[in-house]
Amino acid sequence: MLARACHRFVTHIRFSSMATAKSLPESSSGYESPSEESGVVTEFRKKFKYFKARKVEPDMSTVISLRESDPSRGVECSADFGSSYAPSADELDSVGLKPVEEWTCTTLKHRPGLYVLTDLFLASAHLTWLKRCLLEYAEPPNVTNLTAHHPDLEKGVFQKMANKLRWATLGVDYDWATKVYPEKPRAELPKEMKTVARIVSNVLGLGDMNADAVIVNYYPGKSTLSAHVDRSERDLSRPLVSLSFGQSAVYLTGGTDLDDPVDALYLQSGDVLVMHASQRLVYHAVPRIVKDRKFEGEGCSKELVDYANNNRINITIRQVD
Ligand SMILES: O=C(O)CCC(=O)C(=O)O
Ligand SMILES: [Fe+2]
Repeated sequence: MLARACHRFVTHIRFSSMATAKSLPESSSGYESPSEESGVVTEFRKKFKYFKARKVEPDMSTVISLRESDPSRGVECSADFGSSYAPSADELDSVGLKPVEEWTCTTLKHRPGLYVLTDLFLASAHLTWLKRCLLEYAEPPNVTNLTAHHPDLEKGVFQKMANKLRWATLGVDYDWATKVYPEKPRAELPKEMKTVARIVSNVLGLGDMNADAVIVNYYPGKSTLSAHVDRSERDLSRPLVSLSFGQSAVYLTGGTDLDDPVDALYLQSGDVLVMHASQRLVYHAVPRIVKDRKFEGEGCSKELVDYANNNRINITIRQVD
């Protein structure tokens, strides 16, 4: 009975298979799941509720900072990478990445396959990526949570409906209703996304990556992302490369079962989290956005800087086939 119920809670229910994009609540994050109401108290659910709570502030010292080694928790920060791959300075610069000599990678001993490359982007690149997410990636013909509800919304999603934006899909557009990626991409991914994924995967020694799908998640200050596993990609041997920009987040990573131990990680603007091998198919979630980053905009509109100072944006780069 418990196993059945758990299965219901965990089944990567982005939406029931009968749902159409139009019937989804407009402001919903794609991953929000009716399973939240299932009532089954799992280890993951307990941690999620703990960090989501607003009435009683969670103890943030239990969140792994990722900025320094902590042998007692199996946390190791190192500048030693598994490869001799050397991207050119021009290539790194074209996507706003720091020189590889300045990269630091944090791993957890008990999670082989999970990497967090901390503070990987040049200071000037954070707002550039945020700007792309808002002014380019959320624009038609890309699909967002607003597309089905506002078929007449032409250009200007950010200008007209920034506070309602929750997700955008690019490349092979993920179908939240069927949980299946179509066979053919609607469009090529923007070059900068393919380049970042290829560089990161190669430098970590995980092989080449030909990214073809992206989900951009937009998080206003009080929003969350429910527990889920990204298992719809057809080639699960490739890593999932996840970029964070804007405000910080508490990120939960568990196991393949919702009762497995869960770690809380602190993700900040410019961090790149990589899920590979045994960590590719674990439950993960974002129970809390932490507003602790202040951007000053040079050459950016006030609206964009305000957005960066109040929201988090995550870009998960995937290879479906
Ligand atoms: O926002 C994040 O850090 C995680 C996003 C995520 O898990 C996803 O898009 O599948
Ligand atoms: Fe995910």
